[in-house]
Amino acid sequence: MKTTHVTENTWRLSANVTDILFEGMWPIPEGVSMNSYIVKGEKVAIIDGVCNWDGTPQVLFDQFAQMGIDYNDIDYVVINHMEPDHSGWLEDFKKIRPDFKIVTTAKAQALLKAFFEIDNEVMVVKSGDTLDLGNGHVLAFEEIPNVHWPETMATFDTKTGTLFPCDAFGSFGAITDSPYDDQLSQEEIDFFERQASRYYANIVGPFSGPTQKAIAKTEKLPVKIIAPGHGIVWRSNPQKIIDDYKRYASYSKGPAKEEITVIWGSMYGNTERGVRRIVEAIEAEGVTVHEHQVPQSHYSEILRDVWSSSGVVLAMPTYEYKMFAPMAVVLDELGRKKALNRKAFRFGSYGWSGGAQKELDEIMTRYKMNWDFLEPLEFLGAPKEDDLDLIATRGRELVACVREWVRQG
Ligand SMILES: Cc1cc2nc3c(=O)[nH]c(=O)nc-3n(C[C@H](O)[C@H](O)[C@H](O)COP(=O)(O)O)c2cc1C
Repeated sequence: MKTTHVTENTWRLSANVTDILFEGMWPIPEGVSMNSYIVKGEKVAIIDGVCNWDGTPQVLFDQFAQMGIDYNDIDYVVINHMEPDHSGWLEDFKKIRPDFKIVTTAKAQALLKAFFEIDNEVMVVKSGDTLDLGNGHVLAFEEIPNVHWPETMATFDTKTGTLFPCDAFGSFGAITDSPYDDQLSQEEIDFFERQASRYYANIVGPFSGPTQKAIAKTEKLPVKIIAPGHGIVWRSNPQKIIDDYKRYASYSKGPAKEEITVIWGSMYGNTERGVRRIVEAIEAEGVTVHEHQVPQSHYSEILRDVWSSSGVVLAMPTYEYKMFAPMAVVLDELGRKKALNRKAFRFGSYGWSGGAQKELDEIMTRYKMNWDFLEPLEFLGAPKEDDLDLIATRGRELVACVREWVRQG
């Protein structure tokens, strides 16, 4: 990739990865970028970096060379976040520049030793501290704990108004050599919005409270540019990604959008017949449905859609005295990721004892999910016409609940 100019004395360097599961579990068919930034005053700082997989640090080092930067020209390595997708390159960097000086939080200092055996000189910073690079570039630091690890901070260049928030305001999606919102078409911006919404639900969602605090801190700063650790740089309209993140964070408590996600699994088609009726009924009310069959849909996509939907339909039969197992896997993930406070309805078929509903209640309790369910419907064997009519009726009731909730805000 090419090094690109962000703003006065500031450059973006990046590496894309495409053929991995992010965090070892999230598919990224459209890839993800890891962004690093160089700010040059009289002194030179590099802010954030890349992972250490598959020779990726070399991609970064090649970009130093493009800029005519020698390793020894770097005065400060600013580490906003210690997760190895941003800090992994330090292992390689240490081999070529052993004495580099680090600027980071006290918590990150401990992690540096634990992850990479790095105990270089560290300038430990906390909220309100600054570092003067010269030529007016004063970096101000703000701790934003738990966005997304406890040690995380954001860096702000007071001269250019550029915020380097690392994981906050990030997105999935590989980037090109034109990674700025002012260079992208509306279609490309929409692409990154979809990527950001899945990134948020998969990675940041459980930390929505800390994210809201970080957004509040951001809004006190005269931010002109947002330069995150993943995804595009927001140079012409940083407010767009701030507003998107505000919405995503608010979805944690709900309401989210006036949309309904239908998650279903069925072995022999009995439950599925109800799915067809409820999807039809909801769509007839003019509400967007996101339909996911389990285990075919990955929980990454299900999580994205549940995160942005105010309503959820769960349809699954009983299987060995519990619920259809792939549904339990998905619900467990939704609980772990704190997809809380939804309007919901569940139905499904059973053969003799039932048991799916009991396990659903257990999962809801375990994760304190606080989903507000309409009366569930269980039917023996194949659904009768009355069952299907009732399922459609519940679909319309769910639409009414969702609409009322969204209207009240
Ligand atoms: C492997 C297996 C295990 C099942 N275990 C139970 C059970 O423990 N209790 C029960 O009431 N029904 C059980 N059933 C019956 C199903 O719930 C029933 O066949 C239902 O109609 C399946 O719905 P579907 O057609 O949507 O897959 C089981 C079915 C299968 C195939």
